[in-house]
Amino acid sequence: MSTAPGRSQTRQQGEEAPVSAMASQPASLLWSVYEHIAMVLGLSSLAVICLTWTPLALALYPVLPTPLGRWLGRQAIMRGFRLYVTILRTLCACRFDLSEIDTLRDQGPMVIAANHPSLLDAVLITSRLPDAVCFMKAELMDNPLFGAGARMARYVRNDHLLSAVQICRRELEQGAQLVIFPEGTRTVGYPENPLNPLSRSTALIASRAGVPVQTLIIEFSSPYLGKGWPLWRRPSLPLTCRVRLGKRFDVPRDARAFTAELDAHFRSELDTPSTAHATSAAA
Ligand SMILES: CCCCCCCCCCCCCCCC(=O)OC[C@@H](O)COP(=O)(O)O
Repeated sequence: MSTAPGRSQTRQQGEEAPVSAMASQPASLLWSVYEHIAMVLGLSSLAVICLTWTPLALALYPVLPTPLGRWLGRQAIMRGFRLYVTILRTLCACRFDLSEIDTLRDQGPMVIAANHPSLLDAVLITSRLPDAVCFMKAELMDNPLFGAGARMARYVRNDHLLSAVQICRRELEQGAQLVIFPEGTRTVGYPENPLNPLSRSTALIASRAGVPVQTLIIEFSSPYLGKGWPLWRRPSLPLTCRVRLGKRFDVPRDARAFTAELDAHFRSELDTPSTAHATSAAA
């Protein structure tokens, strides 16, 4: 494997494939220019979509009755993020296999627990589910791009666990599907490290609401927008991601035992990479 001058032989954790690997992709310089353009296009289209909805959400939130506001807020996020995913697919050489998420749509209230390799995770999942409520980082709720839309959709902040458990229970009782990332933050060192330690919030919420936990296994071909990935750093394209159904656990009885089982399940699934991962290894 020949490498460009100044690039080390071994690939550091999270580092992109050496320039030479891109030689297999269409003319490498043109391709890396395209990767930059695609990145700017992708991030700016997300910003435009969120900034278009934010003033509307700010205006509607205080006036609409809660059930209508909640429904509209979640529809807007599903459709807004679906548009974003379509832009990534058509203009930014991204390949997403999200078809298995669709099978959950009419299956009623449940906790949907996924591993968290990238900032794109919640966007991909909520782009397929009409009644999804995210258990989200409080800081993100205070972010001008996301805050108004998240409040309108009655997303739940993660900074007060006791009240959050009650709010999640109420949303689940009304038929919602709660999306949660048991790692609490993006996976450090993905893909070499497949999973961070898990918090017990998933077990607490599911047991209190009396609902099952459906796991989702998310795999990316590169750690794009992963932990520590600079926002303006170009991705290695094509970017492939597959989200597949993992095990569905019954209502947790013991938070500690359940969390250990959940951890073991994610690790066994992530240690047997599916195609999405395989393609990157071959590249
Ligand atoms: C119509 C368009 C949509 C309008 C905007 C709606 C905003 C919805 C916000 C959805 C974000 C849900 C995120 C849930 C999970 C979460 O909170 O993840 C945090 C991590 O990722 C980042 O944390 P970290 O890795 O610790 O930096």
